[in-house]
Amino acid sequence: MATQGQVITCKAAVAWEPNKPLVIEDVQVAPPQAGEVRVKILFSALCHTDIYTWSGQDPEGLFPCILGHEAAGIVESVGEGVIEVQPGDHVIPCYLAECRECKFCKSGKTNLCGKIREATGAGVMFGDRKSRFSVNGKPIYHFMGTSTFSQYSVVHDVSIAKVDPKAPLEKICLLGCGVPTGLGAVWNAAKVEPGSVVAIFGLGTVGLAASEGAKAAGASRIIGIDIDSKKYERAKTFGVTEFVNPKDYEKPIQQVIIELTDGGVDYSFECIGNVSVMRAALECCHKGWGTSVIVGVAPAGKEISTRPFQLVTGRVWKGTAFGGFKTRTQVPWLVEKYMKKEIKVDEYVTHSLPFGEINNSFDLMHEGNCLRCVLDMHA
Ligand SMILES: NC(=O)c1ccc[n+]([C@@H]2O[C@H](COP(=O)([O-])OP(=O)(O)OC[C@H]3O[C@@H](n4cnc5c(N)ncnc54)[C@H](O)[C@@H]3O)[C@@H](O)[C@H]2O)c1
Ligand SMILES: N[C@@H](CCC(=O)N[C@@H](CSCO)C(=O)NCC(=O)O)C(=O)O
Ligand SMILES: [Zn+2]
Ligand SMILES: [Zn+2]
Repeated sequence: MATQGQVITCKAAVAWEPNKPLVIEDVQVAPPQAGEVRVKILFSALCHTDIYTWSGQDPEGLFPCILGHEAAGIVESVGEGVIEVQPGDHVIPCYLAECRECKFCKSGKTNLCGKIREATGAGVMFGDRKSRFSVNGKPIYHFMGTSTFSQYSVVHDVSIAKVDPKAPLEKICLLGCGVPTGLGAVWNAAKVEPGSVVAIFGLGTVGLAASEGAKAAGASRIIGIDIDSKKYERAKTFGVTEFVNPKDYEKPIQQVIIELTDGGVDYSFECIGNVSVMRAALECCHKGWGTSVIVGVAPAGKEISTRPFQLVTGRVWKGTAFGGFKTRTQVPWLVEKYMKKEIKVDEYVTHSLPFGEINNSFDLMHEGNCLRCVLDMHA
């Protein structure tokens, strides 16, 4: 039955309140309006940022909402004026837009796009500032402009990356967030050079992707730091050459790293979201040139600090969103790199579950051996 132009009723996991199990509801998904695309979401993974917002720590968190931002699917229908995708196209919905027209997009200096960010932060669509989701007439907020924990979602056309239809959607859904973030932190934000000494704090998906990126960039030493020593074995296969557990030392971890590296590392990456670790990551950088990149997302109200002298003496502190990749342009390129086996993706999928078990996947994400759990949205 043709669904174009019709309201679709499908299953979605609604977060009615912070910290309460998601509820699988029959959700009404309105047709896409001008500049919008309705996507049949086939596979969606969980990212720690979903858990962060669900737990109530995100200052932008709105409830009730439909979470999810690491997914892949097929275009079901498009709104007026949408020319770059059509029904049947395989796509990755992206939480960062790329309109190619705004001040940000034209700057050549950032992958952040200004066009729809305010609307996505407010949980609504840009065109009419309304939601396309409802349950029995009650509007449900969008999340990050993606809301992929729904069998159908409506996304802005500037946030849709059209990808190679031969690529397996159950794997490339990961290219919607965690893996590009780690790779891009190294390649785009830090621009790690061959021979560099690198420290990576946190060996989850983002930290492992940063390690993979650092190895590809020719780093000579990749020091992984994690409070769970079991992470080292797997991390070796992503390029980590040495491991340090802060719990094994009395002294501050930055001191340990400085001693291990004759004065500090060339580049460090915080892939946890802990502001004390962010400080350590900066302070373990080499005087004169060391650069530290913040990747982890810290809870509302947390702030970073260090002695300004750390920066006066040449260390650089910066951060990155989605690893600096431009979404519509570069996500298809990352998919091609995966198809050519130039980057890993399968290796990050440690668990798979049917959509109905989404609450179990939230629990799994807290288990040490889980990197990404991919939900089959129509199983
Ligand atoms: N900036 C972005 O664009 C972006 C994109 C995706 C994810 N993120 C954020 O990146 C962070 C990492 O994501 P992930 O999926 O890899 O998370 P994860 O939870 O899988 O990995 C974090 C790792 O840090 C370790 N850890 C925790 N506390 C530690 C400490 N004090 N010292 C050392 N290690 C510690 C954990 O054992 C774990 O291995 C999250 O905050 C997530 O929200 C940011
Ligand atoms: N809403 C949060 C910000 C969260 C945040 O920093 N998000 C990252 C992506 S995390 C993906 O897993 C990001 O890219 N931010 C850029 C943006 O949102 O425009 C808060 O307010 O603290
Ligand atoms: Zn994410
Ligand atoms: Zn833009």
